[in-house]
Amino acid sequence: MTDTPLLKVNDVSKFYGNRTGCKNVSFELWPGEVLAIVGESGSGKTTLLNCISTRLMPTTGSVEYHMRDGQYRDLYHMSEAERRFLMRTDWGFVHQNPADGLRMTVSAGANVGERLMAIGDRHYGNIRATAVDWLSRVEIDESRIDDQPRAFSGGMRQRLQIARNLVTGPRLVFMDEPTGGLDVSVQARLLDLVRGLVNDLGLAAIIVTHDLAVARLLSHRMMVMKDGHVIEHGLTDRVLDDPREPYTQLLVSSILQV
Ligand SMILES: Nc1ncnc2c1ncn2[C@@H]1O[C@H](COP(=O)(O)OP(=O)(O)OP(=O)(O)O)[C@@H](O)[C@H]1O
Repeated sequence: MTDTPLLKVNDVSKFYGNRTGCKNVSFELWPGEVLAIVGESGSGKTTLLNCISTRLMPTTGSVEYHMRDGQYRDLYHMSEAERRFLMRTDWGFVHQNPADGLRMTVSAGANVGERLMAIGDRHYGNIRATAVDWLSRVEIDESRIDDQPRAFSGGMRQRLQIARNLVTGPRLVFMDEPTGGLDVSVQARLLDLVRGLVNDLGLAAIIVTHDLAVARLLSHRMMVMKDGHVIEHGLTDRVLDDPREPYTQLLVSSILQV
């Protein structure tokens, strides 16, 4: 990790009319760091993730991002074209539902390859070779490269979505319940895979999950949200082993009782 944050989130709030999505959220994310945002349904996790990743504009606040040229830029003051470029090159977004992050009617190879083309790669042989490499990294057999993702299982689709996101060498990946909706055994395998890739690539990630086991396995730090507020924030092991807030204690103990 360097001594410069990758992301500086300053007092971000989002209101939907008079309903609170998230309120007064501030934190920094460091290169290579994995942050989990946890909380029960309706606590504001997705709103916050969408605001930070600029899929949603907050009502107030700012997010500064450390660009590859060393400058900080306020994400909300970028042009739409600049934001889209950042999303294609420097960021990944892994959706809970792989169908939201994949093109279901083009081949697995094209799903990976078109991200490379979007950043200017034009050499068919290189693109195909990189796609093969990435499919193997996410444990999809090369023989499936010409199959469409709609012919894949849920776990394979999710692994393909991950390959599509990571092939361009992003520095920051957003994940919204990446293992939600999968069988428990499939989840475990996917989590192992994500953990390995994030470590190997030194990726920074922000992961939204309601599952504390996912946070434990993947994240260095975690933020607990309730009613739109961050009520506890700290190193993951500390928060889970020694929760300070009564609400976090309740969340942790409810998991232990299962
Ligand atoms: N488009 C919207 N319009 C109005 N209210 C919204 C909208 N999106 C979210 N909200 C409200 O904002 C609050 C936070 O919702 P959000 O979806 O961010 O929570 P969450 O923790 O991600 O929940 P879940 O895990 O169920 O997705 C909730 O009260 C929700 O009803």
